[in-house]
Amino acid sequence: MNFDLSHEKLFTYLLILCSIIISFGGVVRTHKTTYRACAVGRLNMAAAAAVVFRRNLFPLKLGQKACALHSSCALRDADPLPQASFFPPNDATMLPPGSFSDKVAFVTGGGTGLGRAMTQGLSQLGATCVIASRKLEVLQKTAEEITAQTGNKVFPVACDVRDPAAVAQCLDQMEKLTGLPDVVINNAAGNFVSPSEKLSPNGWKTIVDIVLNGTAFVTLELGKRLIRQDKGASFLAITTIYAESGSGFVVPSASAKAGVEALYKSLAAEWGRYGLRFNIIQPGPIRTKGAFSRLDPTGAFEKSMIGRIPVGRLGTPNEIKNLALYMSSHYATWMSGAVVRLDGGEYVSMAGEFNDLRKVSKQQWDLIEAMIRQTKGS
Ligand SMILES: CCC/C=C/C=C/C(=O)SCCNC(=O)CCNC(=O)[C@H](O)C(C)(C)COP(=O)(O)OP(=O)(O)OC[C@H]1O[C@@H](n2cnc3c(N)ncnc32)[C@H](O)[C@@H]1OP(=O)(O)O
Ligand SMILES: NC(=O)C1=CN([C@@H]2O[C@H](COP(=O)(O)OP(=O)(O)OC[C@H]3O[C@@H](n4cnc5c(N)ncnc54)[C@H](OP(=O)(O)O)[C@@H]3O)[C@@H](O)[C@H]2O)C=CC1
Repeated sequence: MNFDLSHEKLFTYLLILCSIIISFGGVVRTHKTTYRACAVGRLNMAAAAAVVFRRNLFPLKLGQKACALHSSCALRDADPLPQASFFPPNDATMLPPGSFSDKVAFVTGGGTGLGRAMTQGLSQLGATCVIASRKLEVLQKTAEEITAQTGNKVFPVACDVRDPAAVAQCLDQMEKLTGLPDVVINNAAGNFVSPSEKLSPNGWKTIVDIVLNGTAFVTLELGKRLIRQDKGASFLAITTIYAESGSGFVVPSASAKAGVEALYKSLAAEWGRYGLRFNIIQPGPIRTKGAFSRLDPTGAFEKSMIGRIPVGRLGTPNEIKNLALYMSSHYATWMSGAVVRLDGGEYVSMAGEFNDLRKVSKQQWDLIEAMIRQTKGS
C-alpha cells in the first residue's frame, strides 16, 4: 500500500518527533534552525512544536518581512501542477480586429492588474478607453503605454469610487472627452485577509464602500445618464468565486461582492428595456500585485491554491481579458444576467464532498472496492 504523507500528517509526525527529542533534552533541526531544549517539560515541547508548525506554514523569518512582501519584491511563482501542461493559457486576443471600433469603454481600476489587461484588449480591438481610479500617475503611465502599443486613445481620470460626487465629476469629464460609454467594466476593488475578530468598523466600511457602494455609484449614475440619452450599453462586474460560497478571512469582500452580484442580476432584469445588459465574471486566483500582496503577502498560500485547482495552475489576466471582451462585445448581445466563473475548476473542486479521494492510490482503491463488494445487505 502506498504511504500517502499529507502535510497535515507530516506536521503531526514532526510534532511527535519534536516532543520525543525534546523530552531527552536533545537538539531539533528544522529549516536550518537549531532549537536546543534546555529542560524537559510540557512548556518546552509546546513552544518548540509551535515553532516547527509556524516554520512549516510560514517558511519566512520575521526579519525577512520587507523582502517577502510582494509590493517590495518581484512576485514569487509557485510551480504549476503537471497537468497544467494540458492547459496552457492562450494570451492572444480572441475577438477579430476592430471588434470595438467606434466604441467607448469605461474601466474602473483600469491602471493595474486585470483592469489594465482588459483595457489593453479593448484598446487593441479599436475602443477608445477611459480608465478611472485613485492614483492618477498610475493611470497616466498605463494610458501612455497602452496608447503607444495600440494607437488608440486611453484617457486617465482620477476618481475615488467611494465618493458619489467624485464619481459624478469623473463621468462629467468622460462625457466631455468621449461621450457616454458603450462598455462599462466595474473592476475596482479593495481587499485584505484578516481574521474577522480583528476587523474595525472602518476596515469593514472601506472594503464595502469600494466594492459594493463604488460599483453601485458608478453603475447607477452611468445608467441614469445612458437612459436619459437613450443609449444602450454593456455593464460587466468583476466579482470572485467566493461571492457565491462566502469565505472566511475576507468577509467584507465576500459580502460586498455578493451584493454586487445581486445588484447586477437585479438591474439585468429591470433595465433591459433601456438597452442595458449586465453580466458578471467570477475569477479564481490570478497573480496580480494588488491581489496577492493583500491576500498572500508571505507567499505561503499560493501552493495550496494551485493544489485546489484541477487545471493545476493560476489564471492569467489575459484569460479574464478574453472573456470580458466577449461578454462586452456585440457577439454577446443575448447575454444578460449571466454569472460566468473562470477559475480552472477551483470552485467545484473545493465544494465536492468526496473530491479529496483524488489522493487515494490505485492499491488503496483496490482495497476499498473489495471492502465495498464484501458488504452484503443494508
Ligand atoms: C479566488 C481568489 C480570490 C481573490 C479575490 C480577490 C479579490 C480582490 O478584491 S483583490 C483586489 C486587491 N486590491 C486592492 O485591495 C487594491 C486597493 N486596496 C487598498 O487601497 C488598500 O488595501 C485598502 C483596501 C485597505 C484601502 O486603502 P485605504 O488607504 O483607503 O484604507 P486604509 O486607511 O489603509 O484602511 C482603512 C481601514 O482598513 C483597515 N485595514 C487596512 N488593512 C488592514 C488589514 N490588513 N487588516 C485589518 N485591517 C486593515 C485600516 O486599519 C483602516 O481601519 P481603521 O484603522 O479602523 O481606520
Ligand atoms: N487577482 C485575483 O486573484 C482576483 C481578482 N478579482 C477581482 O479582480 C478585480 C481586479 O483585481 P486585481 O487586478 O487583481 O487587483 P488590483 O489591486 O490591481 O486592482 C484593483 C484596482 O482597483 C482600484 N481601486 C481601489 N480602490 C479604489 C477606489 N476607492 N476608487 C477607484 N479605484 C479603486 C485600484 O487603483 P487605485 O489604487 O489607483 O485606486 C486598482 O487599480 C477586482 O475586482 C478583484 O476583486 C477577483 C478574483 C480574483
